[in-house]
Amino acid sequence: MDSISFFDALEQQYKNNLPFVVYSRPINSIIKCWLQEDDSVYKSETFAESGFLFAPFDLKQNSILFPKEHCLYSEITIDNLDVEDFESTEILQSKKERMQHIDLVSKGIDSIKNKDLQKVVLSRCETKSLQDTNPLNIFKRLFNTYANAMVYCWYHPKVGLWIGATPELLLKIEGKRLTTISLAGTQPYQEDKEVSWTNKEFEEQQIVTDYITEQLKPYASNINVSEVDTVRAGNLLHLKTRIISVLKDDADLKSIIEALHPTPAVCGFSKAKAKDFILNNENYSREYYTGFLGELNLTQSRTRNTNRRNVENNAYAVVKTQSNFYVNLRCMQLKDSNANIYVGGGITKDSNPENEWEETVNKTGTINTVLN
Ligand SMILES: C=C(O[C@H]1C=CC=C(C(=O)O)[C@@H]1O)C(=O)O
Repeated sequence: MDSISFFDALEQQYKNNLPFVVYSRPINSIIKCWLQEDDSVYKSETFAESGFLFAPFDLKQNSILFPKEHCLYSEITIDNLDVEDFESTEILQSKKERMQHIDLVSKGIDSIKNKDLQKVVLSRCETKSLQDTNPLNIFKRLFNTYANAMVYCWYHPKVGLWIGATPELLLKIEGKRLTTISLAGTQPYQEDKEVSWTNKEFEEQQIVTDYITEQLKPYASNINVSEVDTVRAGNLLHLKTRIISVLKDDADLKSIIEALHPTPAVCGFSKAKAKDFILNNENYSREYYTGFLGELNLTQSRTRNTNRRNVENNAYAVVKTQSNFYVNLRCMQLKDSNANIYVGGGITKDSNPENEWEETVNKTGTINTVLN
């Protein structure tokens, strides 16, 4: 299939008000799509199904599934997509929103100082009115701009339309191998500038790494934690640690998801207290922002020997089950020709409210670069 017919099918699906997802994983020129054949809202409760999952921040809300058996799947391989020229327009920051966020962060810092919490991730929603409201054009621009991100456009007529370019893997399971990352700490990327991090950022990222390794222990062995690295995500830099482990035989996906999600990269520590703080103090509902999305229990068959004449060896084809979930960050929801852009940051005892506001402004830049 070529890219024109691939995107024509998506345009048609959108026109017909039918659910779809189109996405590309990082460092990957494969773009995949799932077109659901009807507009039912299928939910995943056990995470034992197979298909494409779209899960909220608060798992008490619905995790939406595009079930494999109700979808048409296709993919293309391409490095760059044709899309009309455009110029992004700046978002004008409102004083009121700035003050609101600064107040929220100050409240978070107070709570940390009162020893209720060690870290809390606080966020807000910025609205921009759009001229070009075609979600597939926005997706194409994201794909062309962010090779290092998982870029996606997800639509369900009864749920909403979400678009994003996330740098954060929640987990990847291939057979028994589980890979995850700890990502936190942010600064703007500046060419030719030597990167240095403060203790505040090292601490907020270490909290994520410690939490993940601790939470994995009941389900995985041989937990291998890499050195901390600086990674670039568009106009930003983050601290990242890679964590690889081997799943125990009785580990099930639902328990692993509930153990990890939401990590302190998007919620805080302790998890229960941070989540309470967020649900009681943020001035809006996160819905699917800081939730996760991706492929759920897909089987992949790989032959050990690619020589087709070697029939005997082909009998030993390895069938592996794969899941890949990305945290829904640097994302927006498209509603009535407005982009609702979601941005947040990790707060610790050393946070400065003004800097935290600036960080959220910088984070809007990821998605705003492709909006006009
Ligand atoms: C919560 C967000 O980012 C998380 C991921 C990387 C760095 C973060 C930080 O520095 O605060 C956040 O933990 C967001 O982009 O909205």
